[in-house]
Amino acid sequence: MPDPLTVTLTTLLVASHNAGKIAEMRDLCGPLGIEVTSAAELGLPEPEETGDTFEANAATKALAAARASGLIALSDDSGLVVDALVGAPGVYTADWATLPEGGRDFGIAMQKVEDALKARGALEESQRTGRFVSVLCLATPEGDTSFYRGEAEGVLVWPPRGTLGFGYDPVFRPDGHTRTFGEMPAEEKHGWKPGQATALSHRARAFKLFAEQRLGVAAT
Ligand SMILES: O=P(O)(O)OP(=O)(O)OP(=O)(O)OC[C@H]1O[C@@H](n2cnc3c(O)ncnc32)[C@H](O)[C@@H]1O
Ligand SMILES: [Mg+2]
Repeated sequence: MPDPLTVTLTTLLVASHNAGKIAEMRDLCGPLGIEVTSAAELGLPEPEETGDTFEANAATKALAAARASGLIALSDDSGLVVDALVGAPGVYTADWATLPEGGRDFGIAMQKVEDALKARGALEESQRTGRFVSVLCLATPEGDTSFYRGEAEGVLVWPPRGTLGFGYDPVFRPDGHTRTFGEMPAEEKHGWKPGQATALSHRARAFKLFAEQRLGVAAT
């Protein structure tokens, strides 16, 4: 009998309006033979993210998309957690980029993080540690939810380096690497496929857990 927790998916609805995230999910789903569509592509509304945890906001987004579409949906709530800033910007990472007139500017957002670090005198690498966090939530239209969390440890660098990736990638250098996420090709930042024992990015690590715990992919 198949594991009752295992779902078979040919198409996955990614409950996101962020083109960078959706592209990464599409890359992660490709080797599993799963097609990706997204809340953005289906024109689903963007729910308000009022929670104070990644899990709460991930649940809000996945449940809204699953209920609106009648499909199983996978959301990602993510952010940058900086130790010297006592966890900020955290769940408010997207808000730090939001402009008063609407839209987002990540150049300004990265500068705000840098200004906050400088204001606390955090100039040495050892004072500039943090992590990217990604919490994925799988939700059914009936309201069932399950969560998968991935984290990538690193340091905040200045000035920003690289034009690849999205969001705060140019200021985040993962531990054990000399380049920032913004300088890494897609495959290196978030690549993962079944049988691969490790993944680098927070999203790829969370996706690995999701694939192994819910899609019946053998754990490595
Ligand atoms: O809510 P959805 O529609 O999925 O898209 P969003 O961009 O609003 O996503 P979040 O609410 O989860 O906010 C996450 C923030 O963290 C940033 N972020 C998350 N993952 C990142 C990554 O891999 N690289 C760079 N920035 C990232 C991202 O740019 C957002 O500003
Ligand atoms: Mg959001």
